[in-house]
Amino acid sequence: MSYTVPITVLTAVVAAYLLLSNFGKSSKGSRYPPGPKPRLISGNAYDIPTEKPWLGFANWSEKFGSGLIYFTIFRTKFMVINDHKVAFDLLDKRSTLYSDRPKSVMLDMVGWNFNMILFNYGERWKEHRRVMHRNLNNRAVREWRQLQTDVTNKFLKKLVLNPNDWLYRLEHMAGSGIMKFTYGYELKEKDEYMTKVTKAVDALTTCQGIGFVVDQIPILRYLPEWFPGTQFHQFLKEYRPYCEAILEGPFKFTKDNWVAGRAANSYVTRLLEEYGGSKISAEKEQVVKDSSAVLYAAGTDSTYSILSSYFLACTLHPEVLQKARDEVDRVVGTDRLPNYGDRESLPYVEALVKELYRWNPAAPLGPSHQILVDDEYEGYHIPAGTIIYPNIWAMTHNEEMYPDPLSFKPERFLGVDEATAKKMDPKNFIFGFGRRVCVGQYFADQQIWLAIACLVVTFDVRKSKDEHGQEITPVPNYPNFVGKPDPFPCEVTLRDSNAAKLIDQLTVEN
Ligand code: HEM
Repeated sequence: MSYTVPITVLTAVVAAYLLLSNFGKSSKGSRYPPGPKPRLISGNAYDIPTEKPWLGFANWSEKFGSGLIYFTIFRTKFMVINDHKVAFDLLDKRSTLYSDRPKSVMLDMVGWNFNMILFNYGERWKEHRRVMHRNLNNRAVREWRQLQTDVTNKFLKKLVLNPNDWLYRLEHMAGSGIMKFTYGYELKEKDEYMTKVTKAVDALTTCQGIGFVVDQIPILRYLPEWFPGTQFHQFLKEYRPYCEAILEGPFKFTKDNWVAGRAANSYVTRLLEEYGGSKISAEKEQVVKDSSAVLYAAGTDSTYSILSSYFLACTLHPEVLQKARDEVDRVVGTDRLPNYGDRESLPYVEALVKELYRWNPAAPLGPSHQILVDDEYEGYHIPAGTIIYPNIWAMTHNEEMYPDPLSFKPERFLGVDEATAKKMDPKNFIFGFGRRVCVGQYFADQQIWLAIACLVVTFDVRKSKDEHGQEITPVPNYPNFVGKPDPFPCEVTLRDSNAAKLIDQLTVEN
């Protein structure tokens, strides 16, 4: 069903609200960053690129000659940051000012209010962030290497059975690692939890995307269901159960097992114990439950977005797969699969992973930040409350840093001095900025590297052929806010009998 509000009702309500709320107060001569000229009431609502907005926003930088673009939608102020230096100057160096998130009444009402990604910058967010960081920081994730190796081994074994199912297998592997880490829960085939998260995430993207009028005028939440323009009630009824289910279900599973003394070591059991075991307070238990429920949704799609780009890159650039394979064969040999201890000895595989991060970043238009107080930057006034989108895609396609940015070239990261390599590393941008930088980045990077290093030496990926025997060259298309490519044809097969043997010898728990 459509949840858009009848346009006449919406326009009348919004216009009245804007007029009554002193729309367009003078900024007393302040100079905002450049951007498209706003209309009187709607601001730039009709100028916003609707498809792949990161591309349109990047073009605005050329048009207006600035890495920082300012615009409004009705009375809400926005900025897009297309330039990495501006992103570091503001979101990193001034991160105490720029680490808030915009509030959404709808997201709270639909049940996403446990999700720290959406929390305001304050004590509750800090506590959630602290507990996540303790278990997911650069050093802590080393402890989960065996878990990620098991998940990768299982993935390879399943892929042998049905190589054409590679997309689902990637999703299942990414999700399995996070569920085992978070809850000690073994994700089943087509586990209903996966569907529930998909629905809950649909709710999240819908709320952030179409912008329900109740977010502009929160008091409308009290209108009865029969009132025109209140389809949001229907939306809430449809989606709230999914958000509740992903919060409650797996936590109950782990807690019950923990109470019975048979829970596997996990993020949840560690926190329950840290917080006093059976004497844990209700408040602390809520922190454990809420913070754990975020991880699968935050980490699965983004991880397998990068992994699915690997299959696309191999289909389009067989020479890249060959070079990576030659390197692993030479360094590791053909008697075993690569492991984490090999990472530093495999510079081409490292460059391949970096290029995947850069080519199609998993979050092309990073989640928005919000500034808490007025600020000045290079002569521009940035008003308190401005919602800021880091355009990660624009940063990883900066022509100066990455010449010919649309091409897939792992070589761009090789043969450069240490300082340049550090500056160019796409991990500087693709995981976001400042205090809100991705808390799962090391876990994700560890999983992605191992999966790719193993895939390189075990499976061929090549173009499919049509009914006339002609190769089909897929055209990359990444339409969504989490950058998974549109489905594309390719042929995935086991490399050879040695690869079959190596995979067969791998051990998996069950
Ligand atoms: C390739 C994989 C991933 C990418 C590209 C990615 C990217 C991002 C980005 C861009 C942000 C927003 C940062 C900002 O606001 O500036 C973010 C936040 C976050 N990510 Fe990731 N992420 C990935 C994997 C993961 C994984 C595996 C987990 C959990 C296990 C995770 C958990 C989170 C959380 C909890 C936040 C919210 C941080 C906060 O608001 O304080 N992410 N991620």
